[in-house]
Amino acid sequence: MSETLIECQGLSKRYGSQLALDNVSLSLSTGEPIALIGPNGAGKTTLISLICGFIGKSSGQISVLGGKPGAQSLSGQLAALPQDALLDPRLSVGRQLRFFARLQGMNRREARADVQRVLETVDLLESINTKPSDLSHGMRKRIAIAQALLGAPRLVLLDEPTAGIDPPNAKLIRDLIRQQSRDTTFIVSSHNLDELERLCNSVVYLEKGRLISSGPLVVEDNDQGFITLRLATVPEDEFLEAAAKLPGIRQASRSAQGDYLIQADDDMHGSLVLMQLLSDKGWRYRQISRGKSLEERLYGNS
Ligand SMILES: Nc1ncnc2c1ncn2[C@@H]1O[C@H](COP(=O)(O)OP(=O)(O)OP(=O)(O)O)[C@@H](O)[C@H]1O
Repeated sequence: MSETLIECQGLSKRYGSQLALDNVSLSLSTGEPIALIGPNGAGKTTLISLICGFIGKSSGQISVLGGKPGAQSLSGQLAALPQDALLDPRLSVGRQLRFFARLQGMNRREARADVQRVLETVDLLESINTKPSDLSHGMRKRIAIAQALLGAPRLVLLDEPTAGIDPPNAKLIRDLIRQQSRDTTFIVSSHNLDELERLCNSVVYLEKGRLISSGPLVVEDNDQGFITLRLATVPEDEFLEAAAKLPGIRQASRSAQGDYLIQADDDMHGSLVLMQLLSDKGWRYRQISRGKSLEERLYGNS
């Protein structure tokens, strides 16, 4: 059963004259991963730091799992992977993780077992005696995620978990988040909207410190009738002309993100006639989905 994870009322944070979070009120529940998005400087890292209790608020209210951020009662329940997680390059992975496990109050035996568990989870048990300086960037990131999973926290905040990571490692990290989501709620901040759309069920969108929207990431009512299509190399003009002539298709246009956005009387019927057109013409598609993409909803102008 889901329960309240984070509750903010009129939350603001100022750094000197800079208002980094401006009167944010939101309520998030435990469950599927939550996407935290917004342009550079929107206040994402500030919100994460406030949730973790790394910094104090300027005004308003915030509670995390029913407690005050940073409270002793939250110890072991919440973990964060900062944007630039740092591991000591000179100490072996196992030693560092055992140290963090001991800090959480585990005894030697528990720490050893838990380090083994989290390293198995991120598929890097073979690196237990390796120094971080001998690991790749992607592997170090996975070790940092292993660190965040120590003690099985109920909430894990991941700031840009796949930034600068190659596609196979990024996929491993996404799979890991999915697998762990049964027991842990993840809040994932990223600039990769495609990735967040595949991973998360709800989204918190900040802009210039203000909360613009917060809610489920499902097809919204005003998205009905829209189809998003990603094609392989197909002549753009020819496709747009042919699509606009199809029965039940009202409009076809190229979105700012390079996909096609098609408006149909009915999205099920519209998808079928589009698939038929692609098949008749021998045009290949990469992806077809109902509704607008997250990117189009946030930044598109249709
Ligand atoms: N320690 C600080 N001192 C002064 N200003 C800060 C500090 N940290 C953040 N800011 C400012 O607060 C605002 C929000 O920054 P924050 O790092 O929370 O944004 P962000 O959404 O995480 O951005 P990015 O996507 O670039 O990581 C920005 O204008 C930033 O310059």
